[in-house]
Amino acid sequence: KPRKRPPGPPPLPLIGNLLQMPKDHEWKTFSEWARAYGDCVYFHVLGQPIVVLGSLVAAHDLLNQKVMAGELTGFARGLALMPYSARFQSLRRLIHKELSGNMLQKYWPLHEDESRILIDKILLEPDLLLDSIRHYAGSVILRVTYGYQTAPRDDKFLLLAERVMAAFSLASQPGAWAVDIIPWLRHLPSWLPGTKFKQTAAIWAQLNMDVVEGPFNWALAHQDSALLVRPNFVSTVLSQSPDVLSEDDQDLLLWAAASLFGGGADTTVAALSSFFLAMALYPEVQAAAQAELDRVLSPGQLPGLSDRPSLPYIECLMREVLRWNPIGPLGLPHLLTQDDIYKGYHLPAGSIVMVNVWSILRDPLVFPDPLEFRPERFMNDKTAIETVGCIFGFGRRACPGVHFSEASMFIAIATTLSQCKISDPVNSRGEHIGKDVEYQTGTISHPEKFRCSITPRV
Ligand code: HEM
Repeated sequence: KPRKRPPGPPPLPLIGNLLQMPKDHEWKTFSEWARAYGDCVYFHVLGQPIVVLGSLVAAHDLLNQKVMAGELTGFARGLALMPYSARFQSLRRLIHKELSGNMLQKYWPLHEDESRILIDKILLEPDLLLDSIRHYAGSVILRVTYGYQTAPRDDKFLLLAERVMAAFSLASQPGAWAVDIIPWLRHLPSWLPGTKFKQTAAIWAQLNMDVVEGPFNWALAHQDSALLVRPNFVSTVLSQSPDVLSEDDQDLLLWAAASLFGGGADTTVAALSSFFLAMALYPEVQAAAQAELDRVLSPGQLPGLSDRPSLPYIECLMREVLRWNPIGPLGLPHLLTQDDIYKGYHLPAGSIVMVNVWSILRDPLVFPDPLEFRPERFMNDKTAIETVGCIFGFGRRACPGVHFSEASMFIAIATTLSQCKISDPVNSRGEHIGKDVEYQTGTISHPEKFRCSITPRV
């Protein structure tokens, strides 16, 4: 019997759907295709099968492994883009042990401390908001991972990490598939269109080892000093391991640390940028959150993570930040390792599988008026709460940093709202931003550049 593929846009001979592939914000085109063809859309680009899942149920059912950006950029030794294997399991175990359950609490003082540094910086130089957020996200992850305290400005490891993250975001875009699928594209001259990805890969390869080894070597060099008494991932693993780590173990630890670093920095920046923009656009939400803080905290008191259970509105607000602008609109691509049948359709092994998280989080049946920023929608709504969890991925590959990351975002949001008033958002041309907010394309989607007024609360 011929095998039936899921429905999708009609392909041309040989090149398949190459010409229909969107150049940017591909989640919007994929949503249109889902409307036309259903929640499991199939197409191919030059023979590479691609499946986009448009519903939570389909996503839970099908996901297995991810690939691609790893192969292209040399990121494959880090966890996020590594195929499932024994090494993957060891890495994941190392990270999970440190970032889950009771272990998380030991980082609370660090989160609180860094969020206070964040608001001091923001209030001092509100025009440098984005820089301060980047500094916050990078500092938290460098401290947690390596015990490294960043310099207030132009920190060498932060600068390096930012360049790598920018290269990664570009290199893992769908356009980059072209290079994976047609390897000879790598040899084209750089002035030809489509080859920027080749360059991105080259930039990444150059930066790769610096960013992976730089902070790690720093941590190793300081392991006998006070560093070991401060909580951080590298020192915990070192203190539990035999005196001398084998080369393999050391490599594992190095990449576990680098994976945390990679996973944690840019995602937090995108989420917190969305938070500031939302607060500037929705003063009534900001006021409601501040009223809750004022009720729970004594005058002059800064919030701590132990206050989290008493601040349900802020909790909903944080979830709404993750929903309103899904910072990973298509999650990370996965690879189907064996043939599968779904709803009677055949999905061939080797298919790239993506989930349209963006459209799931705008489903009006779960989130009425999805374009509006409305934290109340999460109040006592189990379905909404479960659905927004898809922003952290699925199954055995789901984000191991989820609880850590929520603590970091929560305290940054609560501390900011307790101290600052945020208003008057303008774009990079100085024009007032309405509610039709624009977002950048890429694996991690940031709001377009904006500024806003940030003043101390009186
Ligand atoms: C708002 C913040 C964050 C979001 C939305 C997010 C989302 C994600 C997503 C969608 C994945 C891929 C899951 C999949 O393939 O299905 C992932 C993987 C990962 N994340 Fe996060 N993440 C965030 C913060 C963090 C933080 C703070 C850390 C580290 C402390 C982290 C560490 C990782 C790692 C190591 C992986 C790779 C896991 C694997 O492939 O097994 N993430 N994250």
